[in-house]
Amino acid sequence: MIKDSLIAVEEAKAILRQQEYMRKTVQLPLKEAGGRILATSLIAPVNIPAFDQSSMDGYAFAYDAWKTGDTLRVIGEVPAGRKDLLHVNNGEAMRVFTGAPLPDGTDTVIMQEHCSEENGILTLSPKNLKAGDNRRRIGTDIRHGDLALPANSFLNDAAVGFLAGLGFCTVPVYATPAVALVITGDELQQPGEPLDFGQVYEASSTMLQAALTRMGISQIKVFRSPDILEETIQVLQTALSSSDVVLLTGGVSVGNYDFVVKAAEHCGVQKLFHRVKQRPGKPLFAGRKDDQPVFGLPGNPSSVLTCFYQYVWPVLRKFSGHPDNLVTFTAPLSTPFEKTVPLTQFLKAVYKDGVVEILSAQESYRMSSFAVCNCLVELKEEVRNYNHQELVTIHLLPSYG
Ligand SMILES: Nc1nc2c(c(=O)[nH]1)N[C@H]1C(S)=C(S)[C@@H](COP(=O)(O)OP(=O)(O)OC[C@H]3O[C@@H](n4cnc5c(N)ncnc54)[C@H](O)[C@@H]3O)O[C@H]1N2
Ligand code: MOO
Repeated sequence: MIKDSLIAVEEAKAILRQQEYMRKTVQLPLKEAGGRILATSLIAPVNIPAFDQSSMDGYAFAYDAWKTGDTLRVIGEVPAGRKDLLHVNNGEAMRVFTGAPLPDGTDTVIMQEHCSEENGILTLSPKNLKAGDNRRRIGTDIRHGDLALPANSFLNDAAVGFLAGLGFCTVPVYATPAVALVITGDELQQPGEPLDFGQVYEASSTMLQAALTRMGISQIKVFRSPDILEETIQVLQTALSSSDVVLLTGGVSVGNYDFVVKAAEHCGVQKLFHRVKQRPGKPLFAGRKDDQPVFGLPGNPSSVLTCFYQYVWPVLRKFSGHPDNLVTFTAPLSTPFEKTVPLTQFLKAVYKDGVVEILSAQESYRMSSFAVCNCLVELKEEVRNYNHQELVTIHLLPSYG
């Protein structure tokens, strides 16, 4: 019998949070950088706006030189994109369009709806017009040399637009890690092949590739190993030498054919923890070799994915510069729930209209409930009974967060 050395979920998560890893950076074309984290601060290389410009279609003139009742002589027009700076004298106006450079000698634009032009003479009927109205001044959004975005900014769609507006073509972002999957199990058959008695279709590599791809991770290698220690060691060595992060599936429990922990030890992976007080995913293994996180995900596909979301996802996000976990909050239960084990339970559930419903089919060999859930409910190790409408912690799955 082995010593029962299970650790609590929070302890396991705290150990992982303490781990620091060297993060690589990469210069990406700006159009591919959405959703990434900026690796260094960016300084504005130009003013935005780059010149005083009109924010309306109308007429530009010098406000202080004009009195109510005066007409102005229209001397020409400036569309957006005109490259020469024209001059306007007092008593004159220039037809201008949105985004056009304001001519020298003007400071105000009257909207065309509030004036009329006939034979080059402009009659103004301003509505609360003040000096400087409808003018966008140079550098009022950001000045040349100012901080455009600090390091570690999340590049949302607007940030990409902001940087494009400043003229950036490429940006430095944290690289997403290269991930190696090591799929263990003699019983596994590839989908598309006939299934013999005793075999199961290998589901976890496809599932993890989908999850990793959704995270923007594109360097994914899949290795396979039979349940033989020497081969597991060999495959793990290859996986370690060709990736930043290694995820093994299966073979992490205590059976005679579970070699993942031994193989990890043999390959110099330092154990962070093995076995967590949770269901599913109790036999979870986490370790690191130098700067490489290594996870042994318990083989049942539902355990694989639960452990991936709870433990691997935050580590991968941290690698890519993201500080966050899954979106987590509390919601009332739609029905009472009785726990059967003194473990933290992660249960497939649907959160809708402010209420969370725990689904049936929770056993870790069953994927049918996982396939239709949008969150995992986390029930506490020490609590046995949950009442109707009792608040429980829910973790929204990444696609819903
Ligand atoms: N005596 C004990 N037995 C088990 C314990 C325990 O504490 N004591 N824990 C159980 C729990 S909980 C889990 S979870 C499993 C995890 O074991 P392994 O990581 O060694 O996983 P396997 O035995 O290799 O596989 C478990 C199950 O999942 C199927 N599987 C594995 N890989 C895939 C895949 N890529 N695609 C589809 N299905 C897969 C496999 O056929 C098994 O049915 O251990 C329990 N046992
Ligand atoms: O926890 Mo295991 O992951 O029940 O099947």
